[in-house]
Amino acid sequence: MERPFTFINSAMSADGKISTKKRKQVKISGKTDFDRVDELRASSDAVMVGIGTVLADDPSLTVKSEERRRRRVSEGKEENPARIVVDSKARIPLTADVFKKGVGKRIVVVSKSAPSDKVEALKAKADVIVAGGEEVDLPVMSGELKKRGIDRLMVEGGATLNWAMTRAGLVDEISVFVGNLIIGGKTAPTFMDGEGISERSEAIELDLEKCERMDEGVVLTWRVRSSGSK
Ligand SMILES: NC(=O)C1=CN([C@@H]2O[C@H](COP(=O)(O)OP(=O)(O)OC[C@H]3O[C@@H](n4cnc5c(N)ncnc54)[C@H](OP(=O)(O)O)[C@@H]3O)[C@@H](O)[C@H]2O)C=CC1
Ligand SMILES: Nc1nc(O)c(N)c(N[C@@H]2O[C@H](COP(=O)(O)O)[C@@H](O)[C@H]2O)n1
Repeated sequence: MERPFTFINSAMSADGKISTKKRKQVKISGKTDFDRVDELRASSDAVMVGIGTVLADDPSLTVKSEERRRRRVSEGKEENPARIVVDSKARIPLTADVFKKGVGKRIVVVSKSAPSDKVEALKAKADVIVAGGEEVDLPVMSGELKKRGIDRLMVEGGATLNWAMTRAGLVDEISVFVGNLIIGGKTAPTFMDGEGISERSEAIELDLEKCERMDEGVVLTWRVRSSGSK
């Protein structure tokens, strides 16, 4: 099935953590990197996060630069890319910032296990896609997003969704800012959590595309080898 070109962007500490053991948003990127992320958002059709990130950080996922929002409008687009939350059980609060802040489309992807009254309530705030029985079926979701005209999809975490999307062969590129701090803690989320692998032969292999110094850290851009075809 056709799917969008999909890339993950994240910021991690030198020891691979994307947050602390409190699992709340923590500033890892510097000013230049936040600006790079803003441009990535502005040049995407949609920005996606998992429900874990919404419950932890309550992000708005909007384009912060007015100039970039204007550029999108001049190109016939909405100010912000579509904001997508992957949320099997429809746990997202109706008061979440993704609904309150900025103009543009919102999509909540649920599974058949989501309570129908909450799904109905969500329909006043967002397009709702149902994909999968217990948890969201990510390949089905990707196909549905492509059908809705999403050609370029940015995934902004968190740890569980990053892994699940990559393991499912749905990710083409990964960029990660590695900041000059160590967070530690065995329960702090890493760039990729999920189940992980048992053998080296199961590893997801990458090709390094770019490595650039930025702020007090470095941005690494990787191409995912043999990801599922678009
Ligand atoms: N530094 C950075 O760049 C970033 C850091 N973060 C940090 O990451 C943390 C949040 O990450 P995490 O807790 O892992 O949450 P995620 O945002 O990765 O959301 C995970 C949830 O997505 C839902 N989901 C639905 N379908 C699937 C599927 N098929 N596969 C996997 N998950 C699915 C599940 O909940 P359900 O079963 O209910 O649907 C799952 O628990 C926070 O601490 C946040 O601050 C987040 C983003 C960026
Ligand atoms: N790129 C990046 N660098 C960091 O240091 C971060 N902490 C994050 N966090 C992500 O940004 C989201 C917040 O977005 P809004 O500012 O609310 O639009 C947050 O939820 C993480 O996804 N990213």
